[in-house]
Amino acid sequence: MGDSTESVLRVEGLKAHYDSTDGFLDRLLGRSRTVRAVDGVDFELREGETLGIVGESGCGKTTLARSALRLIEPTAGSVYHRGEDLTALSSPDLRDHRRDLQYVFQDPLSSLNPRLTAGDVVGEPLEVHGLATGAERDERVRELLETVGLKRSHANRYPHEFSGGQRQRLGIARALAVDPEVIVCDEPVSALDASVQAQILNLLSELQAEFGLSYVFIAHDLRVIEHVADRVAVMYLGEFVERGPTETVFEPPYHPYTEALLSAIPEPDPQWERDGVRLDGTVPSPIDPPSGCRFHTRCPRIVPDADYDLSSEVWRGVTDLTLRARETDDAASVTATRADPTETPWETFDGSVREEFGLPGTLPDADAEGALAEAIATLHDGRVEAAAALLDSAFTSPCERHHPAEYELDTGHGIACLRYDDGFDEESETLADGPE
Ligand SMILES: Nc1ncnc2c1ncn2[C@@H]1O[C@H](COP(=O)(O)OP(=O)(O)OP(=O)(O)O)[C@@H](O)[C@H]1O
Repeated sequence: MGDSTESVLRVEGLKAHYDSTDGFLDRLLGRSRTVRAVDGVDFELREGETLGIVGESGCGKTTLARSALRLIEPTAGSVYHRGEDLTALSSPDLRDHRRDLQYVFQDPLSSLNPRLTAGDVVGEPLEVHGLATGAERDERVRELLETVGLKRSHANRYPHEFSGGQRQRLGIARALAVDPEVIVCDEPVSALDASVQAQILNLLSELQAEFGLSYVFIAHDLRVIEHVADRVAVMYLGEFVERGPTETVFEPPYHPYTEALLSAIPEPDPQWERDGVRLDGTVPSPIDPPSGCRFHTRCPRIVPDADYDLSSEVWRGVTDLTLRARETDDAASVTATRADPTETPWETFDGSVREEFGLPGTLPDADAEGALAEAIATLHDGRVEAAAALLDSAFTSPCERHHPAEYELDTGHGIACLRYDDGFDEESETLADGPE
């Protein structure tokens, strides 16, 4: 894939929020709910390269891609193409840029009229952009079908007559029709079988070499991204947590989220086990994202408070207990047994809390043990709110207090995690030259 470094698309401070205020009651009560799907993202796409964007479902990949092409309106930020800020252009001026910036969907035909033939699907953009009509259009469509590995005669077929892989080829032909510079491929192979996936990825790679295309390639599957991307950005809850050349981001992984994503991949070679960490739970809601580092509610390598001598693992358990106590007003639902603590002998309850959150019978730090024991005793009394307040005041991680700025580990390899920020002083909890 390409090695030129000129940028074809540059995104700065992009935000895309949705208003999900839910109906009459929310409006009556003046409650507004903002989904912060993309919350301040920068990237640059270089000529001829593939930039992979990876992250779990719901982290904002599609919203990022669509807002970067202004298929949905960004809330803030700029997107530069050929030096012009797309977010500032009126619709007619945007049209010209749209031709250069195409989008391939997971199922590109699902949004199209099923009564259109393949020829119409591929030919439509030629007409919309005034590039060809009549016999010239038909000939160009047939050429395009051949280019993507279909037959010229397929022009007369309807989308439902094609297999999943063939439909994706059609979607690619439609995007190619207008001779674009950039194609955003949004999960283009995630609905396909492994062997068909490989064929489509090979096709995209051949087309990239032949036409000098640049790709933004979105996937939740790291194996696909590892295979296709020159550079990768790892996205979590509306933000990039790590980015850089694919080989430096994945081998070895640095950010705990990248590490956890990699660990989740089943290893085909049983001789070689990834010595990884587990990623529990799902992405929290972007309506009210966690404070500080957004990953702190799940991070296996959360930074313990420097006042205590505790490992990350123990801190993870204490934080999970804190989060559970915060989100409920029923002491019985703090443990999975759902036994009423006030009806349970103290030792049994204490044991089940520690077991559930992976905590030892006695924490190795006496002060921490004192605070934890007091909180468990308060829970045992059924006073969950008071217990949550005790846990909150005793066990707040610096990761919860500080939003990590992107720190450049190496040339072009940035990571947003306090662990890697040289400027972060754990003792005083200050950042030398970044925002708190
Ligand atoms: N139109 C909308 N209105 C309100 N919220 C939305 C809308 N579209 C997406 N969201 C929310 O925005 C967040 C990001 O969604 P998005 O589809 O961009 O993520 P994604 O990483 O592409 O996920 P997936 O792979 O599942 O498509 C999610 O919490 C989603 O529920």
